[in-house]
Amino acid sequence: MNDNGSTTPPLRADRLEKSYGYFRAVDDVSFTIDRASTVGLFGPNGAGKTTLLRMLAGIVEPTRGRVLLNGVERTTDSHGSVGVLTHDSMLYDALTARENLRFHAQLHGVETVAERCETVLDTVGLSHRASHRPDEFSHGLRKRLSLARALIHDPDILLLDEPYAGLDRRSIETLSDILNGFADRTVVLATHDLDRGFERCTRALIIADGRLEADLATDSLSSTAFERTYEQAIGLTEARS
Ligand SMILES: Nc1ncnc2c1ncn2[C@@H]1O[C@H](COP(=O)(O)OP(=O)(O)OP(=O)(O)O)[C@@H](O)[C@H]1O
Repeated sequence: MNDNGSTTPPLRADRLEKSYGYFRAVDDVSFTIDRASTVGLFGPNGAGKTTLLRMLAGIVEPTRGRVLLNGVERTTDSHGSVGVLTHDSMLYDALTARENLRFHAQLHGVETVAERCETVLDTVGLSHRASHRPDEFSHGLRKRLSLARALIHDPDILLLDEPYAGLDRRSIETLSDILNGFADRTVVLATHDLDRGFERCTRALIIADGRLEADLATDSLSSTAFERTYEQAIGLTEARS
């Protein structure tokens, strides 16, 4: 049940398609995601995970189909309570880390901007670099700042593209703590890291060639069974035999 007492799912993909010319990067993908779930998007390179996540995030406009947030169709102008971590970090190199967060906090109508920014900087372990600009940051530090940006308005839905890539062990632990705090909300993460993804997710969507090949509840599976299902879904098992 949602905060407003309704059972409307927070996130729904309805027959989503994204074509580039004649090529379908995402092909007729539908799913519904409930509250209190962490869903993994798994698939090989070029499967369509990023494109799908970017449509959910409202960054890429679907060629067909729609995304519903709490039952309402989203557009590329929708802000809502969604936090997004993507490859392009959406950070301004002319601003310091703190200024970036303040800008995004204001954009999202956060009430206590200064306080919230310091809290989130602390959460991602960047307080000591707050007055530095992101173009002075390493890849991992930029990613931490992007994560802080995604969290700034304490969203109900978190969409993360390859959240583990490029993070050191400590940052991965921090991310894990952050995601624990989202257990009662909705998280969708695209990852190549089958082990971490399996451990974290309650459900797995396996994508290959733009199509949804499998939709599994992971808590009833062993990691070995999950890997086997994954390989079958992306056609690896057949290729090997
Ligand atoms: N702007 C674009 N123009 C043309 N083709 C695109 C564009 N963006 C993505 N594609 C193609 O769509 C397909 C899916 O790409 P996408 O980045 O969604 O895959 P992915 O599953 O995230 O891959 P990876 O695991 O390598 O990040 C790929 O074949 C890619 O080349």
